[in-house]
Amino acid sequence: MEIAIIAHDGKKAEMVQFLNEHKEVLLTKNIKLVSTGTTGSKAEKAGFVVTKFLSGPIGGDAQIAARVAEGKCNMVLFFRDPHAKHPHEPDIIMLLRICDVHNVPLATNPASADLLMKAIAI
Ligand SMILES: O=C(CO)COP(=O)(O)O
Repeated sequence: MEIAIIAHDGKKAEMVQFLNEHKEVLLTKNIKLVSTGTTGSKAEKAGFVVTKFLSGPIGGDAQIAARVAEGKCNMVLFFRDPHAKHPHEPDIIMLLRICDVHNVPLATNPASADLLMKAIAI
């Protein structure tokens, strides 16, 4: 299955920590990771194989949304920073909406993502 990982700047460290904590599931369950640009670079530096799209503010969220709409991406882990303003807020809201339109599992914080990982691990 394809899982999208996206994290705002204030949440990127938490995303890397999350990936490390779930390394075994991510490596053994035939999971393909895709991401927005900078999040993907951080994940690569931590040793993960990731297909990177554009950075969020220049269209990366929209690219992930397109994959969800096309049935290519099966889960979205999007660690949003509720304390920061984002110039591409419309793209962010669009991605969340597209996940709901297509009934694709979406976690917007590590606790929710952790539960989704546990479901995959079964
Ligand atoms: O802005 C983002 C999500 O809205 C994330 O994009 P980056 O991973 O490129 O920082």
